[in-house]
Amino acid sequence: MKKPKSKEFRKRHRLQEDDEIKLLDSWIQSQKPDSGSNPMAFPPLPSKAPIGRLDDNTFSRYAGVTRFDQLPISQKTKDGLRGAKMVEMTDIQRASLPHAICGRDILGAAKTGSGKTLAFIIPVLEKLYREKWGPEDGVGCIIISPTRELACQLFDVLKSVGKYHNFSAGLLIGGRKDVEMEKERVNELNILVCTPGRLLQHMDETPNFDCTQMQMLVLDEADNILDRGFTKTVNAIISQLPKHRQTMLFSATQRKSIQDLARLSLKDPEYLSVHEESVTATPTLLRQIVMIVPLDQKLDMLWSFIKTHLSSRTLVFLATCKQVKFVFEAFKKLRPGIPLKCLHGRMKQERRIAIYSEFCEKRSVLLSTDVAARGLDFNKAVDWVIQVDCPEDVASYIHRVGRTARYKSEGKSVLFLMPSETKMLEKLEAAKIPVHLSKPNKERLQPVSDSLASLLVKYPDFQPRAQRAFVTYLRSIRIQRDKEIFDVMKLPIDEYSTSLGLPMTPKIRFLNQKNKSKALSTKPDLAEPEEDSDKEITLKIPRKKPDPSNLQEEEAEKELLLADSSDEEEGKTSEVLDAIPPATRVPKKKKLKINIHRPVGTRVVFDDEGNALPPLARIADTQSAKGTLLDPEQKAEYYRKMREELKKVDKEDKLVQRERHREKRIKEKIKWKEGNAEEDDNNISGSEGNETADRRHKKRKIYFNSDSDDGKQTEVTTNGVSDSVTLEEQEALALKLLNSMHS
Ligand SMILES: Nc1ncnc2c1ncn2[C@@H]1O[C@H](COP(=O)(O)OP(=O)(O)OP(=O)(O)O)[C@@H](O)[C@H]1O
Repeated sequence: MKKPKSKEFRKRHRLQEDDEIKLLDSWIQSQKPDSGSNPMAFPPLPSKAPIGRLDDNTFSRYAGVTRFDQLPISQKTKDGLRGAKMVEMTDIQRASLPHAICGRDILGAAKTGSGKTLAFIIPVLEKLYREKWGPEDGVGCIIISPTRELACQLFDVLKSVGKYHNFSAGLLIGGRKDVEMEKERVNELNILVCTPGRLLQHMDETPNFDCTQMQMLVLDEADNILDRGFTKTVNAIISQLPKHRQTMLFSATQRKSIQDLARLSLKDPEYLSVHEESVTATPTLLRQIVMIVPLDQKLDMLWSFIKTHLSSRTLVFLATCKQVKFVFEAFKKLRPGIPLKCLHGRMKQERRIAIYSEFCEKRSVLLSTDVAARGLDFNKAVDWVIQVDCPEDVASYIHRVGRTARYKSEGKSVLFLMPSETKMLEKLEAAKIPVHLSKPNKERLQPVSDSLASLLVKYPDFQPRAQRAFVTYLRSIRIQRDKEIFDVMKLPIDEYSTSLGLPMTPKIRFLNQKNKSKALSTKPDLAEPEEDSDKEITLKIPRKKPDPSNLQEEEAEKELLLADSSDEEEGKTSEVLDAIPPATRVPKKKKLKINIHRPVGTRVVFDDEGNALPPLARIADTQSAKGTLLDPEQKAEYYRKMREELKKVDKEDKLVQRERHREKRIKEKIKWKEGNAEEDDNNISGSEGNETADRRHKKRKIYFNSDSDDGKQTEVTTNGVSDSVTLEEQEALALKLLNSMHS
């Protein structure tokens, strides 16, 4: 048992701390532009270069400062770092720590595995230490991570480096059942490490949740957090945080979006991109291979790879949860000879954390969706990263491969590209990512499709899983944003279905529709012009935005709803239902069907006898109304006219709408003025009324309108209605008021 410290000891200790804080504060003061002194043997900060890269000069000034113990930080943090065996700083730590400790806003960018975590954990601890933050001060810093696993990892680093400090810290992530307990304690925590959804949940639901004193906000994987999946949640969070704070954003693929900066109210931030001039955007010790693999051979390749790398720790990325589940279950049954694990956003939280820890500890193959793509360190022990499905963009590629070759360790990655996705190679090259194109060794290929087919026969309840994997993969391709790379129509659908062991290709509604429209467009003579126009409009309908971070969005929502989705079969999409062969399909409740044979938004025009005219008849009148088919030129002319007409109609509609709005506004104004006048009359009539009238006058604020040069003031009432009053009128008004007050 630890011996309790004496009162004398504690007092001495406190005094020492006070002295230390004074010294640290004076260093920070000395970094201000007009200060001459530098009380510590530490180089002054470089002159500010917001949104610019660090120049060589900057680094040479820091040449002598390479170790954590040379930094102006507290002894407690230094001890914590020493305990965690952190001695030398990495580039991003050297570049950003001095600025961050001084309280500046930071946009930090550095390669994956280069130590960005410490670049924000240390300033968090130091800020609260210098402010002498205690339990009664409540939430002082908030660190937000896009995924739960990453939040756990950040929390571990915080605990290890900050173990000599006295701050309380909490991990707030979705999927945990103890939310009520969290609600009771959250106000006592000084540092919150959280996912956006859970933080917002506390902001919304926890009584007295107070972060008005918060000093520092950190977004790890900032580009991801500020991305579409979290937009609403993040905006809602930001709106509840104090404006006066230090904000730090870190990512390996940092953006310099002005919009982001404005959203987060960053003040003159330091953009510290330490590897911007580097020859490669990925770690130097990472060897990256690309193989061209047809869709129907991907599982064969993956199986062969696993079988031939039984002593490696391998992380495998697949596009969807259903694929991960299917491949995991199927391969497990086929016994590859190495433990298999799977990780995806639909698993229970405890299981997710357990899998993550197990994979850190033991050699195995982890099949995962993009939940494991960002930030996770896995004890720097991943040997191979295999991307079975192409990442949605270059940033996603960088983060996925970044799970290996971390901090001075080596790593290898393989990307399977389908022949239709080779455009990705150009994009990788343009982003300074050096990849080696390698041909699959056909002799070592171990086909697995036949074994999968036997499995599906042996375990019939396994078939829907394969079907779901099939459908969700195609769907994931369909909703990808980059159409140069991803084209669902180029995929060998039947072959892919067979490769999953399915006896027949599931029917997919969206593919059928696309095929149909393709057939129509390739047979112009058979296609009715009206159907053509329908098709044109259908294709233009904006789709739901592709959502690569779908999982994360789901997570944010899940965290909000507290619905711990149970990993199982609910939530089938309509395409999934389509995929199940008609015989096994559960009949759906019949829906009221409305047949619409014209494009939505087209106006129906009637002729003199009251018959509806086809659109063609209205524009190309006689010839087409009589059913004559149009040649291509006429057709183009027809479309042009149709578009013009639609534009005209649209304009007219808008005008009418605007007029209606105006009338409504005028009516409301008149009503309001009438009501006000009545109130004034009533108020002025009695003695009580006089008081109210006085109060009303007092409530009015008077602003000087700097734009007006005639010396007039603009009076703006709290109701927002303004009128002009001259100086004389105001003096008279003031006199009147004074008189009435005296009498
Ligand atoms: N100064 C250091 N000395 C020794 N090890 C370090 C140091 N800084 C970081 N590390 C180790 O390097 C590994 C990667 O660090 P970290 O997870 O912070 O990288 P990152 O830049 O945040 O990566 P990502 O972009 O993937 O999130 C970790 O295992 C961490 O413990």
